[in-house]
Amino acid sequence: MDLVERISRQFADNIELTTRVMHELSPGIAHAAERIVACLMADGKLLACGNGSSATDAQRIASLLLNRFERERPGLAAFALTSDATTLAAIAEDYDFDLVYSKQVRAIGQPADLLLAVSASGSAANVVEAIHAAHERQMGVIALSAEGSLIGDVLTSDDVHLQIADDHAPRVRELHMLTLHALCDAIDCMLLGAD
Ligand SMILES: O=C(CO)[C@@H](O)[C@H](O)[C@H](O)[C@H](O)COP(=O)(O)O
Repeated sequence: MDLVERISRQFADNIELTTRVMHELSPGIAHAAERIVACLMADGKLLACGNGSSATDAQRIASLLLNRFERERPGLAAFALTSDATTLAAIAEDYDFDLVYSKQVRAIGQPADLLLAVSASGSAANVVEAIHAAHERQMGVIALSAEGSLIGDVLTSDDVHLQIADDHAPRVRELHMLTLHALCDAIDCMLLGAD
């Protein structure tokens, strides 16, 4: 296979996975959007976390909600727990890297809030700890994960699990980004009406 064929296969794999998961994922994304809008309308906030590319996802949805997605609207209360290097380094140094998100959730999480937990492997220890902390604070959780995810084991029936039925990390990450964009579009549709 030459390089162009190899690259084309990546696009084809993405199309195959997107087509395969869109019907099973869309109702869960709609439910997650309803939960986020209900949270925001009740003066709650969305706290988002993840590592590496999943930290980028957490920061991206926080930014799209707090600033804007495609349409003008007031900023929404969303915050990424991944952005404060001083706090992350202090918690990792003084305690453990597994606690970098859970310590923040315990400090600022309220029962009206939601945690958005992102992990392409579905097994990030600090994300699992953040989910435990959110439950302690009586917060709901929306989790983005993948096939074989350990995160599913720590979620409750009140949480929303958006699990990509695949374990190839690059494709899972692409589907996570699409899921977040679909979430933002659904949230804006609920707040502003269909455009
Ligand atoms: O993006 C890549 C590799 O493609 C890495 O930076 C990756 O994001 C890191 O290994 C993360 O720690 C993965 O975390 P997770 O999403 O699997 O929980």
